[in-house]
Amino acid sequence: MPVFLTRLTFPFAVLMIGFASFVRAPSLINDFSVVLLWAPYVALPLIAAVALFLMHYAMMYTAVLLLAAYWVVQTYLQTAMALELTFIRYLMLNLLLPVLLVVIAVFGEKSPQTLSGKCVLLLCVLPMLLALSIPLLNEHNVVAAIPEIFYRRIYADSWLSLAALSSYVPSIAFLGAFYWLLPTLLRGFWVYALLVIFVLFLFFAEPLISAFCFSILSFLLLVIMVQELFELAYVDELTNIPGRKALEKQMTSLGRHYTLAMLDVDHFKKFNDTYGHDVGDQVLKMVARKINEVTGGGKAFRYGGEEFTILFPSKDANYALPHLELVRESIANYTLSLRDSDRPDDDKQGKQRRGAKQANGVNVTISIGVAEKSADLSDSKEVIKQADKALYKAKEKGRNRVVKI
Ligand SMILES: Nc1nc2c(ncn2[C@@H]2O[C@H](COP(=O)(O)OP(=O)(O)OP(=O)(O)O)[C@@H](O)[C@H]2O)c(=O)[nH]1
Repeated sequence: MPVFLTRLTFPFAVLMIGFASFVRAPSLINDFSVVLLWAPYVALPLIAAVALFLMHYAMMYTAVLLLAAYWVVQTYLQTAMALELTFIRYLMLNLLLPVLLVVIAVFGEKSPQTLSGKCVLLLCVLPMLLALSIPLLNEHNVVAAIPEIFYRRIYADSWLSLAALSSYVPSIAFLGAFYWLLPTLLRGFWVYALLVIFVLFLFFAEPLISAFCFSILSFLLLVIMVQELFELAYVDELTNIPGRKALEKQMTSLGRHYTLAMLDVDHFKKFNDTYGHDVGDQVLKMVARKINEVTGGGKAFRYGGEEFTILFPSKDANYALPHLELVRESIANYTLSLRDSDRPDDDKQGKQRRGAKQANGVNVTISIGVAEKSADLSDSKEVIKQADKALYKAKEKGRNRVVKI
């Protein structure tokens, strides 16, 4: 299944379970009403603070915007919608929230210390500022000047204005395309957040629906933050497989029997010197992908630089050898196609030339050293040392081979 779909599976399941319980078990929702009402006020500032600390500004702005919107909903929109000022605030939120999520998606990576970051932050609290100042605007007849089209509803039982669709539809399409281009968890969240907010305002008369929807969104954002924290700590940024810290952590929890293989790309320095660091990075990504496909229950890690590790928990070296051979072969037989190295920076010209000339291909090989944990090796550091020794032998014997110590 494509990544852009698998990444949405968990949040989709949470939303479906949430909505099913809202529709099917309203008494359950009632029992938890206090928790639901307060959860966004607790979770969203916490997420904003941790995201600021992690310099994940887009997540911080998202949490601030949701918090501001929730405050407006709880402070001003719990009275009859027929009251004009209530309706104006409701309309204002519907028009603003989709656009503001798009602003965060586009400019959200800017630090709040920069001018554009300050502007984004100001825009995130704009719903609050406008909600507070609407009585003042009303005195100056601004509210009376709102065209009649904004009062036209989607259907009789809903207060959602038809005009609000002009904000929701393009914003959802934009955020969907943004996610499809690069499916990160936060980008997926923005799409879900808009859909949930749309449903919330469509069925706004349902009791507790706003507390429920904002609690679900806060929960999802919290899960995404935890996942991103995990990736930051344990996943190697270039290759997207677990890094050395994850290996060290894993090795502390292993039993007495396991096999460890150290893998190293052959002549990688020469490769880098010939093709450049960027092509070297492409090769490391390809090697990591192939290593990650290891069979036999092996777990792949990037040890550092051009060195990788595969761990076979509870397995001896003889069991691991054929699986490692398969990895070695799959890398040796793979031709990585390169973009023309003298390709101009300009993309249009580049495309024209690519049509005229075939892309180049490169091949690399890897050497593998294998060691298994035995009674005479006291700890994991010793096993790594042994695997390193075996790797050295594999290099000495001519590379592109697996050697067991
Ligand atoms: N492109 C790229 N190069 C890296 C990265 N990390 C380490 N390297 C390069 O990997 C090369 C490692 O070279 P060496 O350790 O000398 O070994 P080698 O050339 O692979 O030779 P053998 O191991 O003896 O086959 C160095 O040129 C490093 O700059 C990285 O993240 N990206």
